[in-house]
Amino acid sequence: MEREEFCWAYFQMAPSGLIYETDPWKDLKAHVHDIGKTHLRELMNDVERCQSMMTDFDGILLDYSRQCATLDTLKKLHTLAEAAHLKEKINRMFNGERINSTENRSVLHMALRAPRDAVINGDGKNVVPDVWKVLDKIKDFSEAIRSGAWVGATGKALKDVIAIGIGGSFLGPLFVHSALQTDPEATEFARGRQLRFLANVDPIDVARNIAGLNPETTLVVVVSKTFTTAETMLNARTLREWIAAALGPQAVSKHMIAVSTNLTLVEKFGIDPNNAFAFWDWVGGRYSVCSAVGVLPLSLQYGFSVVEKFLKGAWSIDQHFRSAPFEKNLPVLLGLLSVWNVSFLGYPARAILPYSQALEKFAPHIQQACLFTVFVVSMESNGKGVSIDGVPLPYETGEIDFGEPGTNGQHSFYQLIHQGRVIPCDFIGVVKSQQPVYLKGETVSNHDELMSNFFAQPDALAYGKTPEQLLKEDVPHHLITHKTFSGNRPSLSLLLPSLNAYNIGQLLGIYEHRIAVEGFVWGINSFDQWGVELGKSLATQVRKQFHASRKKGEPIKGFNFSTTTLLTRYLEVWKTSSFLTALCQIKGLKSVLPLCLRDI
Ligand SMILES: O=P(O)(O)OC[C@H]1O[C@H](O)[C@H](O)[C@@H](O)[C@@H]1O
Repeated sequence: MEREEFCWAYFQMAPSGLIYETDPWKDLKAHVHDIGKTHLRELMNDVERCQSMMTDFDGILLDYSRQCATLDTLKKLHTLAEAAHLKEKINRMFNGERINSTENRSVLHMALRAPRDAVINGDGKNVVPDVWKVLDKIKDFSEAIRSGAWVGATGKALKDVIAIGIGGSFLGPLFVHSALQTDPEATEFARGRQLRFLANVDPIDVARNIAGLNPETTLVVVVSKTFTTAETMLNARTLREWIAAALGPQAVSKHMIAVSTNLTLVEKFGIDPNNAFAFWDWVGGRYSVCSAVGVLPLSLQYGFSVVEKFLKGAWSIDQHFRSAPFEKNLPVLLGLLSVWNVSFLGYPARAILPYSQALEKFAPHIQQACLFTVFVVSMESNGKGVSIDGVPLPYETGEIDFGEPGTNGQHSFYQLIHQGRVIPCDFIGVVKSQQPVYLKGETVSNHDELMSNFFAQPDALAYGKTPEQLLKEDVPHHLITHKTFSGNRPSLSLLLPSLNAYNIGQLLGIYEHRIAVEGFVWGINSFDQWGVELGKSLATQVRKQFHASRKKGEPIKGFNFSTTTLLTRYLEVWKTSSFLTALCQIKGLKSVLPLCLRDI
């Protein structure tokens, strides 16, 4: 059944209770027409409006004056927030109620960064002491590894870490790691150490991760909330084999540790339970970077003191989100504007454009799309087709998130943003570079050069360039339409004072809560992810077929014509490559690709 038919059939049966039936929603729908009559060029001339569309928290400046919105729009959005019971929903989240109703879980990732003396209840129990028990354990353990008090099986210090995990057990820690990599304080603490991430089940990712590493000096951290994720577990078995083959099976306990909510499976895998770091089912995978998922690998690399600052930054936003009035509340404003752009103006995508190479993995974390097709924080949270009560939605939720650091993106997809489709953009800039360079004889510093673009792009999008302007510049007639920029393209700018561990934590908190705000207004459950299950179960069927065909020569059965044809081709080619592999082994290539060849 088509989605529209499904919705129609449903609404014949019962009133939906959805936000779109409320007056504030209808009011905003009607208001779209008024906004259509204005252009950002005019809106930007209204200084009072622009002043009201800026807000500051803890050194972070949010300027949303380049949204296609007036002060009236904002008022209407705040009324919508009331109709959606946004305040109550935020309170319910902080109070530890089981707002993730389809999984019967609380949503308390804020407790992961709470100070020791905070009280945050989940099921009537303060969860903060448990959080700090694990944090203290991470602190001790990471210090033991970093100081060389804990050594590997052959007595050598463990200076390299491979963190195995996927989705939420990978992208958050990767984002923070890449943001800290060039922070002067963090760099100092990371001297002589390496942190790598193994996520994809593609054996190429294994080969890349172990390249140049010695098992004797490597610690492997298996990160998996469930400890059942197929990719992670196969990669964990592969690296267990890598360690055992080099150092003997008894070395595994010295070289492998784990982060999980499922400590029974950790032990079954052969990891010493004393070397397992727990977290809890009230932490969603994509919201888990502040748990041992991120804190352990990052503390091993940068030391606990640096990671603690990151946690403090995220906590500062938690406090702000919970207590600041909505008119000055960064995540609330960002969330409401996203709802405006998606549900009313009809812009389905959002570009996240940090003008800092250190934030290169920020967009992938928020979209969680980079190498894989799972878009975790935003797209896994808000890409839903039904309300939290299971009512089919007659409106779209979630955004198609993507992004690249500026200025790189300017030389690739910005063309489409300027003259093609309208894509609301988040420009993220930093006042003070992590790595300032000012060359003698240059007009500006390298960071100023970068930031000139950060300040210019939002205006280019908002104002555009008219045919009249082009004619005045003597542009040939046949190029006028090509060189015209319609403008009126919304963006917002977030300016951070610097990019240290604390600010990185703040940035994370802002985006995490913004996504929750959107979900709360749309009336969906942003904390479950049933949509990832179907593909996984179909892959199980394919895996079984591979086993049956390869080991027992069984024919392909149970698939449609298309998949059968593809599988047939794949299995035929595989037979040939097995032969080539054998040839390589004879010729001594085994030493180059030891794992891949053994596995084949
Ligand atoms: O941490 P794990 O249990 O291994 O799960 C890893 C990932 O698996 C799935 O793809 C989920 O949709 C993600 O939210 C999760 O982060």
